[in-house]
Amino acid sequence: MDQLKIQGGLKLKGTITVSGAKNAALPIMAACLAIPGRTILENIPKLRDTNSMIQLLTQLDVKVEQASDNTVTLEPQSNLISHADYDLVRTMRASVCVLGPLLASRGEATVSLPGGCNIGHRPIDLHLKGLAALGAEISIQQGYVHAKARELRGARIFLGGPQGSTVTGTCNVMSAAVLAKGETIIEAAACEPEVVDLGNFLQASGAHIEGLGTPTIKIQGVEELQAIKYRVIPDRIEAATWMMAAAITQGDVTLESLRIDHLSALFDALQRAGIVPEIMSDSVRISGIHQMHPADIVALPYPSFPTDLQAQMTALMTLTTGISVVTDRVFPDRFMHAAELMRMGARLRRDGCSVIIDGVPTLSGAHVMASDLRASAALIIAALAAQGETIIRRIYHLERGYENLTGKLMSLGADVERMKEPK
Ligand SMILES: CC(=O)N[C@H]1[C@@H](OP(=O)(O)OP(=O)(O)OC[C@H]2O[C@@H](n3ccc(=O)[nH]c3=O)[C@H](O)[C@@H]2O)O[C@H](CO)[C@@H](O)[C@@H]1O
Ligand SMILES: C=C(OP(=O)(O)O)C(=O)O
Repeated sequence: MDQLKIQGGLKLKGTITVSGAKNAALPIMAACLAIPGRTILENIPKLRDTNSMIQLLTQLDVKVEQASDNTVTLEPQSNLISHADYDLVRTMRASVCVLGPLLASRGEATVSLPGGCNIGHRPIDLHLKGLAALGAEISIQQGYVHAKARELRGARIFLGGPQGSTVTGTCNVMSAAVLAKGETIIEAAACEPEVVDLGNFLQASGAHIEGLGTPTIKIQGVEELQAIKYRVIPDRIEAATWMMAAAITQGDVTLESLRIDHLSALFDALQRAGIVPEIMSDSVRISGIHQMHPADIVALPYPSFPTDLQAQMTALMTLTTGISVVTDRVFPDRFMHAAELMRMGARLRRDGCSVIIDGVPTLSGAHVMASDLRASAALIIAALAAQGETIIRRIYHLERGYENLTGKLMSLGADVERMKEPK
């Protein structure tokens, strides 16, 4: 296993091109299971998760070609295999997104219950409820979901759960409903840009979908989808992580190729913390930060502040002058980063689904452990600003979601070295 050594205290400076969105790329790649012919996807980030999805689709008899320029071509070879094995599915949450497309195209699916980041309770009851409403017979045996349907029929489906809607659940139900007979209405649908991107992709492939980006999605089923060329949206979470790294180091960083309209809640949060981004049509510059203010932030479903930025925001707030409260209402237990930040001198106290942060003037380098993707990103942000050296272990988590992380850090002038963990 590899670890990162970061010497903190340098101001990040330079320009970064934001990569394609992991959480849009993965369900779009999965949807290709139900699209005959060669689909060409552009802007697919080179990540551990997209690589796992390629392996999973290959196992499901999809021919995959990967070009060096982030283009991936996907072409199902037959409709005979519908078994998604534990060994691959356990490595990431989005592998559950093969369930809907498999069911729609092959009439059956056997998919291991998914893994993903260790960020709290992550059931898939809403996915299964939605697919059952479309006519699938579903059972869970020995850790696998078995789903079968001779024909999927449109239905009215309410996808709201105790914490709001479900992102991958909406993807699964939408990917199946586009090929169901008749009309499907998904209520309490997730509005995240990644769900909209999947919907836009399906629509460009011949699906009939209305209401994307709203809680009510209306779908008229079609007989077949057609292979197309499609470009995945930029990763708003990666973009925001770099903005926070720039701010905490009082650096001067410009981010290019991003969607400003996906980042409103982040800009609002940054402004409340005294960070005023210079916003252009498809780029953002963070510079001239001298003092950050405490702020109270609540992670909620889109368009509110995203849970996937909660850990990074917590890291940022550790160096303000006062008390901040960061709350996560999507994953109320997503606070594995708190104890590690405390090793670096942060003053934090967990209180239910919140963490109370008493800002300190400096953080100090320490040995810390990455526990999940965004918690690891939070540790990087803290390490960049800390005095002295930080060693972050288990960085494979970061490779799930940040393309060329070490290269991008170095290009901004960070003092970072990747090395083997000692035995
Ligand atoms: C691959 C991918 O896109 N991952 C994202 C996706 O995860 P994922 O799709 O797993 O997250 P969900 O939107 O499904 O989960 C939101 C909330 O609903 C609950 N829930 C979910 C499904 C279900 O069947 N029953 C249920 O109760 C969950 O426990 C959680 O509290 O959205 C999350 C919330 O924006 C992000 O943090 C993840 O990065
Ligand atoms: C939690 C995340 O990913 P996953 O849902 O794949 O675990 C994430 O991208 O922050």
